Amino acid sequence: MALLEVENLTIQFYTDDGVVRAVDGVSYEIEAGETVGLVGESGAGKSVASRALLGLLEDGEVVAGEVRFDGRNLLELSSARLREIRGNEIAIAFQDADAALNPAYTVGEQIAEAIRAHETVTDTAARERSIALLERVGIPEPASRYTDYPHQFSSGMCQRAIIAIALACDPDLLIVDEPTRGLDVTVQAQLLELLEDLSADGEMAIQLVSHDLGVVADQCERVLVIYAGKIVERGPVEDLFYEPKHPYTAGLLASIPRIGDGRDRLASIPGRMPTRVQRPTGCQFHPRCPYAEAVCARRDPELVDTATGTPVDDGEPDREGPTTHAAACHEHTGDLEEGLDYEVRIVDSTDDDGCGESASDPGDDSAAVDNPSHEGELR
Ligand SMILES: Nc1ncnc2c1ncn2[C@@H]1O[C@H](COP(=O)(O)OP(=O)(O)OP(=O)(O)O)[C@@H](O)[C@H]1O
Repeated sequence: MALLEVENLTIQFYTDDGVVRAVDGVSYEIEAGETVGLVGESGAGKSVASRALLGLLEDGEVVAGEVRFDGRNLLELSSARLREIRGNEIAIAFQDADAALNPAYTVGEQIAEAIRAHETVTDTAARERSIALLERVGIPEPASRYTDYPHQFSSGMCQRAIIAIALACDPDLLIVDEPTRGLDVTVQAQLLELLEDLSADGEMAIQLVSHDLGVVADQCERVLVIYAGKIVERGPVEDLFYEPKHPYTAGLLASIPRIGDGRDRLASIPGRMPTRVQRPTGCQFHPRCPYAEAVCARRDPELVDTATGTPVDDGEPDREGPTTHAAACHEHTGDLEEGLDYEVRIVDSTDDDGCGESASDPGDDSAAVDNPSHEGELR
């Protein structure tokens, strides 16, 4: 049994414009100590799905599905019981420092408070542990920083403090939502190093939510790519990175900034994600997909094992095993006549002439995953 098993999670919002299906039958699992990434453009449903695990949806409703954590269905627990689990066993570090940190209290007090909320400890012990946590997340001079207020922290230090609060009760699963958003490149790199350290000891599972496949590829063992509320591709990070099987994933790869190219983003996927009220027929990605054929507008493709074309997701979290490389594209059931015709070149960041290697020949460039620099082309 995996630590976290999400099965057919379906979440709706009821708006003046109609029903918005923000998360649509999402299933996945996370083993103890594993780091799994959820990636997709803004609005894909990553945050809503993550919040729902902990009963933190403000307006939305879970209309179907189960979330089993350590064997218990979280969606059936009372809010008091969920509060106990939140912070003790599962912690979430939100992207928004302004919302996550209270400006009226010192950073140290906020960490100590998180410790005290779940454990009876003396003030001295809470203080000592808070200082140790500040040190663990890489805050210099943690003892003197303990009495700083959030406004005295830089944005990168605020992100670290948020993670320290989340770590306060030694959770089994840490959900980190967009940890690098709004941070400059150097601070991003430092924060990613921190996450890598946290996952390296293998004791805590991490669900890392990001719009940036580069961030996720760097940190995670497995990746789930979400588009319009559905998982469109999933598998081990190297498989997705070197051989994306869904055109959307290939497009996300093309959006990863190249080190040293002086631009924030390469040309990304044209068009926008559909609004959830007016959904296209068939594959949700087909209006933006350069390879779409008639079948794509007619039928929504299932998530299938890309090697065999057999469905992997029939409501169970993972019938075929969580490491199966699966994608929801008609290509993999032989229904696409023209097929997919893209190439993803993996460019070594030290490779000045820009000559990359073909996706089909990852060779020995596993270092590229540690230090990703990609050039994806949708042709
Ligand atoms: N309060 C709400 N009312 C109505 N719809 C909502 C609400 N919150 C979220 N949604 C819908 O849920 C979808 C998914 O939102 P979510 O925040 O999970 O996306 P995301 O992938 O995490 O993107 P981001 O990185 O921008 O947070 C949105 O596109 C929106 O349609």
